[in-house]
Amino acid sequence: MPPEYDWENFSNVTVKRLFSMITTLGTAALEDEEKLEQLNNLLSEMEEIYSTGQACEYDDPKTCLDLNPGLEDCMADSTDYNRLLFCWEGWRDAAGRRLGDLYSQFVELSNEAVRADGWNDTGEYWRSWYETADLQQQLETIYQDLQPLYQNLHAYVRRKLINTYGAEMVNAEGPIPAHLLGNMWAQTWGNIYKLVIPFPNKPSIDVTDEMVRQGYDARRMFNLSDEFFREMGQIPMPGSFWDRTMFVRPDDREVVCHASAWDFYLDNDVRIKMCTKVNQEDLVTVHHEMGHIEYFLQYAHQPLPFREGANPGFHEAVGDLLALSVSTPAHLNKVGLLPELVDDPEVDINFLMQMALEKIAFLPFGYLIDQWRWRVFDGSTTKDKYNEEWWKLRTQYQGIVPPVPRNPDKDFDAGSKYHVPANTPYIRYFVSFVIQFQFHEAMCSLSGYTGDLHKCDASAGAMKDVAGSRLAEMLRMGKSQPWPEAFEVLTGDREMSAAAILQYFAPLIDWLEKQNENETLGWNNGWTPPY
Ligand SMILES: C[C@H](NC(=O)O)C(=O)O
Ligand SMILES: [Zn+2]
Repeated sequence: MPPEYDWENFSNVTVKRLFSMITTLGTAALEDEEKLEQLNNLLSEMEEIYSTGQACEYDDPKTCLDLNPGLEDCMADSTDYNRLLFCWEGWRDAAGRRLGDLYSQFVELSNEAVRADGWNDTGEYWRSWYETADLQQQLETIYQDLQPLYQNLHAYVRRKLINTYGAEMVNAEGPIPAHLLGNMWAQTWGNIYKLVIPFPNKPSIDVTDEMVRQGYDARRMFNLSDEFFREMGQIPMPGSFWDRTMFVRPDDREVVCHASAWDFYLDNDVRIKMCTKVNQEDLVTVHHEMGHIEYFLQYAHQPLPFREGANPGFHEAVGDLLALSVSTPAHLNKVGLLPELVDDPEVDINFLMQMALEKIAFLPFGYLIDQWRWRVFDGSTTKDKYNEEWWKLRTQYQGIVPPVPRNPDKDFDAGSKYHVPANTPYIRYFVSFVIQFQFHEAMCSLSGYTGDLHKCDASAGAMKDVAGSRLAEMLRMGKSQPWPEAFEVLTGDREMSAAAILQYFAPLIDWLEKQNENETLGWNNGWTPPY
C-alpha cells in the first residue's frame, strides 16, 4: 500500500523526523494478534518469575530470602565465602534457571515482530535509536581507551581480596570469583570499599552511617535530591509526584523492586517506583531516577515522538550527572552529611577509589550485556550456547569467573540480571557512564569552576545558573534532533569521548599504577577457584 504521505521527500526536517518516528513501530509491527499476545505474556511471565524469586536454605521457608532486600544485602555485607556463594547460587537457581526456555521463545517472537517493521533483528532495531552508523565501532574504541584503568582497578582489588579470602580462593594472576565483589552481578563494587580502602585511618567519606544517625528516611532522601535539582535551576517535582511515587517496598503485595521512573504523558503525571534503603548507594539511585523524571518534565511540551532522550544514554546520564556534584565531600559536608571536610590528598584518593568502585568497575559490565544480547538476537549465539557465551564475555571483559561450575543445559545466568527478563536494553548505561563525565566537565566549566574535575560541585560555581540553564536547554530538546545537536548545546562537542572520565580519575590512575608495580595486569581466563 503506497504511503498516504510522501513524507520521505518532505522539505521540513522536523515534520519529516516526526513521520519517520511515527512510522517506526518496533515490536508493535507484529500483525498476528495471537503472537503479539504471546510475546507480551512471555514478558509478564518472566517479570513475575524475576520479582518473586527467592533463595531458601534446605527448603526451610523461614529462611527464604527475596532478592531485595535479603539477597542483595547478603552480597553487600557478608565477607563469608560460602555464605556469599549460597546467596549468589541461590538467586541464579531461583531466577535464571527458570527463565531460559521462556527467554529463547521471547527472542524468536521479538525478532519476528521487528522484522515485520523492516529490521533484521531486535538488536539492530535497538541500535537504530542512536542514529549512529558506526555505533559499535565507536563504543569499542571508547572501551579500549578505558580498559587500562579498569585493569589497574581490577589488579588492585584482586590483591585486596587475596588478603581477605586467601590466595587459594583468589589467584594473583587469575580472574576474580564473581561472588566476592559486593554485588549480585559484580557490576559495581562500592560495597567492598571497606575491604579495599587505600587509607583506612582517614576520616570516613561514606555517609550511610550519618544518614541513619540523622534519622533519614526515603522521603527525606527524595527531598534532598529535589532540592538539588531546584538549586541547579531545573523543574521541581510536581505535587502529584509526591502523592503517587512508591518510595519503599510495600508490605502488602509483591512488587518489582528494581528502581524505575515512569512518564504517564498526561498532566505532568510522573512517578518513581523504588524500594529505597537508607544508604549512600540508594541516595545516588534516587538522583538517578529523579534525573529521568526531570527529563520527562523538561521535554513534556514536545510532540509525543520527541518525548524521549536524545539517545537512551542521555536519559540514564541526567541523574548521575547531578549526583557527581552531590557526591563530592564538599557538597555532602554542605548538606550536613559529612561532619568534617579535610583537604588531604589521601582522602582524595579514598574518595576517588569509592567513585571508581561505582563508575570504573561498571564499564565492562555495562558494555558486555548487549554484546551478548545482540548476538542472541542476530542468531550467532544459539540457545545451547547462551550460558557459555555469557561467561566467556564476563571473563573476557570483567575478569571474573563463576565460583561454582555452570550447567550449560540448566543455568541461564543472564536471566538473573533484571534487564534481560525485563527486556530493557543495556548499552545505554555504558554510554551514560561515559557521557555523564563529559556533561559534568561542561557543567563545571560553565559554572565557573576551575579546580580538579573530581572535586567539582557545579552548584557551588558562581555561574551555576548558566550551567543549569544550558542543561535545561539540552533536556528540553528531547529527541527533536539527532543527539549530537543536543550534545553540542551543553558540551560544545559532538562526539562521545573517554577523555573526561579519564581526566576525572587521573589522580587515582597514577596512584594505582604505583600500587600495581608488582602486579599482573589482566588475568588468564583459564583459572577457576577450588569448587
Ligand atoms: C545500571 C543499571 N541502572 C538502572 O537499571 O537504573 C542497573 O541497575 O543495572
Ligand atoms: Zn535509569
